[in-house]
Amino acid sequence: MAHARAATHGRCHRARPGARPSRSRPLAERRVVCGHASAAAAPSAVPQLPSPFDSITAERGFLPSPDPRRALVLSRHNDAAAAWEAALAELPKLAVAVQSTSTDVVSSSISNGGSGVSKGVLRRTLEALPPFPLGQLLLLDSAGHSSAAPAHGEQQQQDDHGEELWRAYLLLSFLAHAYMWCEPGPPPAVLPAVLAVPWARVAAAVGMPPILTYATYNLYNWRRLDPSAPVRLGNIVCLHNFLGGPDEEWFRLVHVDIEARAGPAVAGLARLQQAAAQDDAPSVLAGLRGVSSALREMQGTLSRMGEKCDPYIYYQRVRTPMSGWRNNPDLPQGLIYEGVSDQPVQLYGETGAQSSVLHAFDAALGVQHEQVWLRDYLGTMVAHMPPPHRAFLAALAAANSNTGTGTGTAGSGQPAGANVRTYVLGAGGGAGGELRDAYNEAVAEMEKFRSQHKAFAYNYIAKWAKRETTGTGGSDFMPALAGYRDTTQKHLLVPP
Ligand code: HEM
Repeated sequence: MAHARAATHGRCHRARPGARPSRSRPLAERRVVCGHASAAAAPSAVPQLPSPFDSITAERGFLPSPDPRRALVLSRHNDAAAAWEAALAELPKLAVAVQSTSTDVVSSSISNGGSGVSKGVLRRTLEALPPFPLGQLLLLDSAGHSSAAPAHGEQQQQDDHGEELWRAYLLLSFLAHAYMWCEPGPPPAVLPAVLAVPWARVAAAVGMPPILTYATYNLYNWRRLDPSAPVRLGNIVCLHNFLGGPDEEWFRLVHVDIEARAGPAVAGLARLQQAAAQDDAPSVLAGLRGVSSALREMQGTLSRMGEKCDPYIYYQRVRTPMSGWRNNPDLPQGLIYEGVSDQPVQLYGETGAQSSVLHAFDAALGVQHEQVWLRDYLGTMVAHMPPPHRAFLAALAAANSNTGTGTGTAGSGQPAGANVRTYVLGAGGGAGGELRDAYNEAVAEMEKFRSQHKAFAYNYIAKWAKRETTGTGGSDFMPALAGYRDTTQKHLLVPP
């Protein structure tokens, strides 16, 4: 029975001085205390490193804390790191330059055998970058093994290191995807070692796949104009763009705002499950109403997508750099990461399906997608989420199998949670009707969000596609999105 500590009032923290691990304590023993997630519930491959995603709070939901790092600290005194940061800052300019003149394009000699793959100023600039300063970033020991942690294990330094690694992961993800998708023509079948090797190493260090993810595209890619004001549209801008312009910027910021608005409900999910275990009907009601209210706000923000993100611009320009190399007809075999593996690797591209919010609501409301391909796709998306978010979802799912009351994960001291849907179904008379109404309202709001979202997917993608197309996340998206919506709707409880 996996369960852990819960945040009852919004903010929750990774254990800090007083509760923090001692200097000598191995990293593998560290516990993530966010929402009610325990790192112990995370997939076994997840490294136990400090991460800016360790805290899941009412103010921010799954957004990082502190605000995303804007540049590698290493770049202040390391010329190679500074060159990589400069290339990232220059991306939109390079991407425009490459398309401005056909004489800039050399249609040969790229690593996949020169099959019409262009090599303009963008690809040439990235290939000419100095070796990425992996050694300094990962702190290789004398045997060449990465400790992926500072030599002295003070908490602050470890936190800094987690942020530095995530910044490096974002930087490499943007540059690699620009290399792949921001020149005209077909993409190369091989990603050169100068990008592939550091990307694979840094991704492994943060427990993520070497591909652009929702976490780097959205969650770790914003700053506040007024640092004292909340994370909201009007007060946030992106740190980085591929091509730039309001459409790309706004598309991403809408996601960030939605994540923040989901925060109060997300941070209350552990408490909701505990209340079900304790037969605490008023708290179950409050938790369910919190989910409805967050979903209404999320719909409000989603409805603003068209204000600055035009469907045609999105289809033509914004979506391409998010693409991956799994179920993508442009790269049917996948991609070879030169210097990492001789075999092509297949990975899905960036997509909102990698946001943990709807996964968490599904888990807490007991919404199960019975169709295997739909369930499998969302399951695959979990591996593209930051490790603490995976742990959070695993803890929610584990609580669904609990029966009765008890305590959570050994040593957590927190009460166990239980399946909210089962509780509402069994509540019978008394609070039963009110609970059922509140549950149904939450399910109905989720169905509305999925319905509204499906309409966006049609208007922004399907409507323009001349041939059958997949989402940037590689799914056969129109039937998939209809399936998620319909399954949600089927979970409405019928009055006795
Ligand atoms: C113009 C706006 C949007 C478009 C065109 C769009 C497109 C898509 C597509 C095509 C998929 C299927 C997976 C794939 O990529 O292959 C998908 C899935 C998904 N997207 Fe979006 N999306 C948009 C905005 C958003 C926003 C703002 C969110 C909020 C977080 C979001 C959350 C999701 C979720 C949760 C899924 C998984 C399906 C589900 O659970 O219902 N999307 N999206």
